Amino acid sequence: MASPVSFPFLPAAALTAVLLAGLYKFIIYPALLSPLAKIPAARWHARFSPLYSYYIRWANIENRTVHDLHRRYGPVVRLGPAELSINCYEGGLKTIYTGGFPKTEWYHERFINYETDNLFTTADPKEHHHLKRMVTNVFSKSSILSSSTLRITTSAVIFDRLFPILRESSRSGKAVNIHPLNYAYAMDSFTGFQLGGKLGTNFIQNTEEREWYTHHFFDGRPYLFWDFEVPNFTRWLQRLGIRLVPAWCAESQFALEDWFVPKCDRAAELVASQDEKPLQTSGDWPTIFAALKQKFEEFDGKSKTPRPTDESELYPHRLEIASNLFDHTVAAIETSGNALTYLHYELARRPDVQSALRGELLTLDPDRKRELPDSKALDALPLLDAIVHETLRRYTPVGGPQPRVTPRVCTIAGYEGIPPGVRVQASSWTLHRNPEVFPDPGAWRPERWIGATPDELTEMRKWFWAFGSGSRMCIGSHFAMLSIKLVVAAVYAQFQTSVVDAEGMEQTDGFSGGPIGNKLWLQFVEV
Ligand code: HEM
Repeated sequence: MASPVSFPFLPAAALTAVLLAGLYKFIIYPALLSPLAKIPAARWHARFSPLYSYYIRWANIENRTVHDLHRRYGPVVRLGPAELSINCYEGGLKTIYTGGFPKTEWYHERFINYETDNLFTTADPKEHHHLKRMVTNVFSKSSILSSSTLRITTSAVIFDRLFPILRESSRSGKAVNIHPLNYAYAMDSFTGFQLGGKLGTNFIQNTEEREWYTHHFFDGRPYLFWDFEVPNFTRWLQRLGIRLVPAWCAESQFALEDWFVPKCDRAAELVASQDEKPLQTSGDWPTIFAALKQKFEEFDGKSKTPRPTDESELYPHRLEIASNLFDHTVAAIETSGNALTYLHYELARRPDVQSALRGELLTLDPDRKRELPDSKALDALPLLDAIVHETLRRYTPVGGPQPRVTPRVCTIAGYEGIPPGVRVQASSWTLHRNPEVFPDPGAWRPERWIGATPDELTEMRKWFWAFGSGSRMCIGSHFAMLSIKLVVAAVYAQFQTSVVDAEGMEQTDGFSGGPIGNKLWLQFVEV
């Protein structure tokens, strides 16, 4: 019988081959041979390890750090083995965002509601296009500027709810913490338009509900990194019994979802039971809800495949509508709220700009005590427009990176052969601090938008990125601009402001950012 042949060296050879392959794939290729290897790296180890980019996100220093990196290394920086940050228009913003590169999974992880995707979270370009077509019209500039519901509800929010508080400050000489009121205004004015005056929130007067909401909305922020940047790792640890994120974070999200969906259900009843005209006249027409519901119905009507009926649904697409509408409120409250706080902060320190603005507002000549100016005329005021633009530039509410993924081999900022699957991102935090476009970028100077030459203005508009750009640009930008302008016009036509306590106005890092002190105390004096 032949004795079995043994190859004692085989396991060692296999192990060596695996190690060499691993060395090549995970170190040599990404660090030296990949098309990304020529791009300046944030740290030497960022060429083959994602730990550096995780670290700056975990430590909440990403916006500032990436800004410093661009100042040091130029328009493109490698943050990880397959991750680039860009800070240029040609080959950067234009290629990635105007070019429609898809969003990363991060949006789905962080902004999904009711376990149902919405306009913000949908990555698939076709699905996104379909959803966007449903709301483009209702959020267009002409619809926003001519909406009677918007005027009626915003007018009630400003004159009936906010003004009594400001008048009391003027009468008593007591300061007002305007920051939570700005969140409240942003929410009330948006939900008034979205769901109509009757169903919209009243956070300005109902402090208990407002505080309940902000507690559930903000208190989980310190844990965002684990759930949304490293979700698989976090879930894996949880299966082993190690919880990095307390259970109440998920419960807060569910509580907010449960709070919101009955509002949609009531809007559905209203739309089904009453004519549009009288509700439009009273300001109670749920404008966004009705538009989205109607579009879903129209598309269902045209679809060749009948939609499966779900008995548990009170009306078709209930959770898709709720997911989108709830996401709109999330998008509205913090962004516009923070922008308003910084705008008040700067105006309160600049009496000269305040009086110039008041002079401009008086040219509109409405009955300033009870009536909002005409939206189109207001929108055309140059100083007011400059003040809002400069605030959104200097204190960009969404300053964090907007990650996308390369869909094919492409050229980024002059670097050719960038393969598909690379995370590429830009951030308004850095774009808005380009000194060649915005000289002395740290200064709040509305004049820069008025005194600029046409060429300078074109360049500034190219780099102004508060609402993003391309097909995933903010759908609510026209609403946000008008809503901010309406309240600023009403307030500064009637009140003078000065700072009482502005400690901690520095902006927090992260995707969206407000004052670290979470407050701004102002004195209001009626003029
Ligand atoms: C000053 C106020 C606002 C600012 C600065 C702002 C900023 C932005 C930015 C930068 C994006 C792009 C984000 C990304 O791609 O990562 C965005 C998207 C979006 N915003 Fe806003 N936003 C504001 C107000 C609003 C309002 C009032 C709404 C209400 C409808 C809204 C709804 C959305 C939606 C749905 C998207 C996703 C669009 C898409 O992916 O197609 N935003 N916003």
